[in-house]
Parts: sequence; C-alpha cells; structure tokens
Amino acid sequence: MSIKVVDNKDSLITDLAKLIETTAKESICERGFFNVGVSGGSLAPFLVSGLPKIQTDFSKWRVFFCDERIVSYDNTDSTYGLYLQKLIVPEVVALKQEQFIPIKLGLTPEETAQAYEEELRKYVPLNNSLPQFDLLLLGMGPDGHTCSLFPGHDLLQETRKWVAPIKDSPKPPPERVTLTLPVVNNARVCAFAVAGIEKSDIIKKILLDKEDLPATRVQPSSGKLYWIVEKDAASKLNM
Ligand SMILES: O=C1O[C@H](COP(=O)(O)O)[C@@H](O)[C@H](O)[C@H]1O
Repeated sequence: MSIKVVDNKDSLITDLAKLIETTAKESICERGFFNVGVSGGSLAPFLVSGLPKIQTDFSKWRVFFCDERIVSYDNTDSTYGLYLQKLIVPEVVALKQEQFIPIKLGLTPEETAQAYEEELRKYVPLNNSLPQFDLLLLGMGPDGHTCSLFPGHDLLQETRKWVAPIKDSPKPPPERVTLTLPVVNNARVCAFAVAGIEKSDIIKKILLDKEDLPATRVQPSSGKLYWIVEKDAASKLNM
C-alpha cells in the first residue's frame, strides 16, 4: 500500500490525475482498453478538475460506477447525472456519453444490480472468475464507508454477487447499488483520494489503527492500493 500525503486539494488533484494517466497508459498499452470505475461524493469534483489535465487516448476508456444511487439521472443525487453535467462535455474532456455505463432506471434495486452485473459481464474481463477493473477510484465517507458499503452492514459479507442492491443506506438516498468487496479487491489498482479535516479521525482509524471498517477492507488481492490524502485529512497520522 502506498500512502501519499499532499499539501492541499490542488496537489491531490494533480497526484490523482498522474496516477490515472499512468494506469490508463499501462492498461491501453497492455490490453488496448482502460476499464475504470468512478465514485461520487467528494471524489467527483477531483475528477472533474483532474481528468482534463491528463494525456490519454480517451477513446479507449470505458467508465463504470463503483456505486450509484437509484434515482433519475436528473436528480442531484445521481452520480452519473453529475458527471453528465460537469464532465461529459466536449470542452471539458474527450469522453463520450456512450463510454459511460450507467445503471438502468425503472427497475427494482435487485433488478438494477442484476442488470449492472450483466453490463460487467459484457465489458470487463474476468480474473479468478470475477470482473477485473483496471482502476477503481474510491472515496471514503466520515464513517469509513466506501462505494455503498457501510460499517456493520450485511453487504460486507457478500461473496456471491458482483453488484449488490442496498435499500437501507444510512446515507441518503436509501436505494443504491454497489460493487461488492470481492470485485473491488480483484481490481488491478484501487485508489482512494480523501481531503478535509472532517475525515481526519476516520483516516487515523483506517490507516493507523487498522480498525475493521469498509475502507480498511479494500485490500486488492493481487493489485495495488494507493491512498492520496490531503494534509488536513492526514493530520492525525503523525506522518
Ligand atoms: O454516498 C457516497 O459516499 C462515498 C463517500 O462520499 P464522500 O462525499 O464522503 O467522499 C462515495 O465514495 C460514494 O460514491 C457515494 O455514493
């Protein structure tokens, strides 16, 4: 695991962008495509600012969602809706809408998860019978959740599903789908980007005390794990 503490949000964005650029380059050179999973929440503005800075062949990218809230795309809670508005705009980045794989709407949470799993089956190569993403870009909430995997929730025990529904998310909105831990931990690279003093306690619990929280359980089995942490968020790490 690599932990890098950076001075401010701008440096975090620069470092994250560099990591994405390198990982995309390797994936495209080795396999001809780049399958990346993005998160919502505070990570989204980092990507909106960082992706336009990177040198890559965007036509080789396919963009998935590490988790998504089951709401219409024009709802302010929709992560896809947010990227649609702020990132998938020709003046911002050369990524086209059809390169994004959003959840299907109008289904039950179970059907939504099932349908997303079918999309993974179509596009993401398997390794050890599980889809293997080239890169998962992860956020972490102040309670230690990542994707829509919340502390103490039954979904942390899921071993069969690739994408799971959740109907009782403690953070609204309640209905969501999420990649499960076996899929997250099968990725070639997982990267967290975390900023803000309000995350300093939980960063300590995860990176120093190694408390058993969802974000602590992100331990790619054969891949790499990066944490890029802004200095206020890292202030209780004594680094
Ligand atoms: O609800 C969610 O929360 C996490 C963390 O969000 P943050 O705003 O505290 O960074 C996010 O990674 C996830 O995609 C989102 O659905």
